[in-house]
Amino acid sequence: MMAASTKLSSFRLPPLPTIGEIIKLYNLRAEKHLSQNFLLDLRLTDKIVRQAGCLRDAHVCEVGPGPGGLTRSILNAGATDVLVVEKDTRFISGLKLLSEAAPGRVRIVHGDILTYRMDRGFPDTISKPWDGDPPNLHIIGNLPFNVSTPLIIKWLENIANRTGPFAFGRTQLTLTFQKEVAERLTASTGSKQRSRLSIMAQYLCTVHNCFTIPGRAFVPKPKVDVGVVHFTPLVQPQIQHPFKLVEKVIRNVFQFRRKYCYKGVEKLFPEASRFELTQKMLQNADVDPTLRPTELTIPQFRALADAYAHLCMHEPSLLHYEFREELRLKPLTKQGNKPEDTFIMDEKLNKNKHGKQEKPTNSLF
Ligand SMILES: C[S@@+](CC[C@H](N)C(=O)[O-])C[C@H]1O[C@@H](n2cnc3c(N)ncnc32)[C@H](O)[C@@H]1O
Repeated sequence: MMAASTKLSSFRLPPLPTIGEIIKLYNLRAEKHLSQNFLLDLRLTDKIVRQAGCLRDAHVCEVGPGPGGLTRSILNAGATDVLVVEKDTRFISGLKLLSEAAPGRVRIVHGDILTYRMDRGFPDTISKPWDGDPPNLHIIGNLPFNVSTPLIIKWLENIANRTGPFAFGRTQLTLTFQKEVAERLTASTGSKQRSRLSIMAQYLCTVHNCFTIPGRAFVPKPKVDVGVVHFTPLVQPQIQHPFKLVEKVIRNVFQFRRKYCYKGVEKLFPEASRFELTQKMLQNADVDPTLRPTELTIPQFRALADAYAHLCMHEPSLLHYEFREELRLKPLTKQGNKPEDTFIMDEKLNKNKHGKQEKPTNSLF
């Protein structure tokens, strides 16, 4: 025990200017377009890093290190190879200071995390078989709000395909999101926050909403609170179809969040065969058409994806059909989407609480 704590203390950084001093020293005014909200309190950055688990001798990719508060906590936790990816040039000098204080332990990439090839950033020797323990590689980041959703979707696709950071195995992620997004990621069946993002994340990962950081802890203070979320990719995804197919089924089902789920399922099929194929798909999946999308469990989404894949096997052109594309080409008639309401249902139930016909939701997740 004694030896272990001595060893960890050897990872601690020498005295450095505080993060506040670094910000002043390099005149680092937060840039709104890069969603810059800094964490200056090292107890909070330590707490985020603890959610990742043991980082002794770990390889870490940190997204958007900025002035380096979270980076310091990662280094103090014992990571020996910290690759930081930062888009804003102004932070590079401060990060170099940190790299000098921890010789050989910090690699700085001046680039965009959305395009950075993380599969090339670490040695193959750290890889672990997919069905074994996760590799000693972690992705950690106080994410910029403006890229957090596209980034997690990209990484979920990488998990499904075992590419990018997941070419090394079941790499774990510890990331911050706007509180509302963190709640969606972890929302259970029937909850108000259940959304497309909940299913996408949970069919591929164990997702844990660790804790909430109040907005006032950041400089400058964002309008919202922030949630820290931890992801571990599952050995067996709960739905075993190509990511694009699963994403399409989930996206269509959630197209009308408050309506019966058959309304979204219908939109997977061209008008000519819509009624027949929707009925077939729901029957084969054994899913009650009058459940709302938020009430469906992941096994029910699995059954829907199975049934859809089966229909596509018999009619491959279905895979290319996109309702939104059809909408774009053919403007809706005056009656909104009524002509397509081929299932006979109580009309009132297709209306929102203001009595208006619900339009397909445009929000991504
Ligand atoms: C919310 S701040 C977090 C800064 C620091 N990690 C902290 O906790 O104080 C987000 C950081 O991500 C950087 N950033 C924004 N977009 C980025 C992108 N596409 N790729 C890499 N870094 C990005 C910003 O410049 C900023 O430093």
